[in-house]
Amino acid sequence: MSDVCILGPSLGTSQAVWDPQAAELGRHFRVIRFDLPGHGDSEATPVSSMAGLAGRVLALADSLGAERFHYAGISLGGAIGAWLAVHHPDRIESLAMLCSAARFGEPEAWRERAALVRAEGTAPLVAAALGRWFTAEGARTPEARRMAADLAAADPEGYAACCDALAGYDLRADLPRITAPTLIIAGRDDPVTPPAAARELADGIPGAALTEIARAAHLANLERPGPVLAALRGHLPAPDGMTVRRAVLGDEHVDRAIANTTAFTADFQDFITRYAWGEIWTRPGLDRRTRSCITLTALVAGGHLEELAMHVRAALRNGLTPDEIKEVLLQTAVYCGVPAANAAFAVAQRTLGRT
Ligand SMILES: O=C(O)CC1=CCC(=O)O1
Repeated sequence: MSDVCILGPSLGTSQAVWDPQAAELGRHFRVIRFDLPGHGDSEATPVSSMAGLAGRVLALADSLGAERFHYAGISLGGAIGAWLAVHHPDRIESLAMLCSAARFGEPEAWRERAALVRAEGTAPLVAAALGRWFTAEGARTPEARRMAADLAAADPEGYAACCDALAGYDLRADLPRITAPTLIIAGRDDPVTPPAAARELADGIPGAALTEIARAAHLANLERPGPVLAALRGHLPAPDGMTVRRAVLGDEHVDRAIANTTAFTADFQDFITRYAWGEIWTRPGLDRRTRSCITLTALVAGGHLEELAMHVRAALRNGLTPDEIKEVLLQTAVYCGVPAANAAFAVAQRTLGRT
């Protein structure tokens, strides 16, 4: 089973804040997102301490059977992760804190915000929040409109309780206790948790890495999805070749290949696992469906019919339908020649007939 990676949102947003990264991370991890109490789809039961918010994450991990998990969180979501890394180091495999801090300004400001929201709801916060969350350019995007809608829809008591949790949060003295491999990401134009707050985290957490994202405010992962995803990918463990080989070719095939390995072929088996599967099939730049289309075409071009049968099965596993495989082979008839495609159709037909 894949490693679990839990993604925590920021105050006033919902789990949709992770939309730009979740699917890509989901290719290698079992990605689980959650909503803060009273936000998004979550029940409105208010939780007013960081320990309480962190307890919900642990309960979620328990429900998934995840003894240990990777955790990445934005702002308040990041603070929940840091709190867990301090108080439950045995549960946190790795930690990423995006646009977050060891302390979020003066507690009094959070108590005032909580009181305002309890009296008038979250609507009065929306305009100012967009100015903190996005650069002027970013505030005009559909993502900004989506986040504004999430904030306006948040339950006032749930939101206010999160403000109380922020008022009581100060992890500065505890940062050296964090042992999980940690990545800190800062938006260079973030007025809420500016790069200085990120440096305080990175200086305090042993071995932490720090990445600053240019042209991004507080919701840096929405404004600059690519650089944030790249930073997260560099931080999270890459899947090893054997894991990908098994995912694409299936356990039965790989177990047979391993069982048939001899002293003569062992180095070659090791080479393809590390090189083809560990170096190329794991690359993020193309999805596995596309890689299957390319591989089928290359095998037809080279006349590698035995390998083609294996990759027809792999293509199905990677999500291609028989009709799509047919389309790939039709296209090879144009570029590789009709006789090559003819032989490939015969192999594919036999293979598909057996699956
Ligand atoms: O509310 C804001 O604008 C920024 C913020 C602080 C903590 C959090 O999660 O978001």
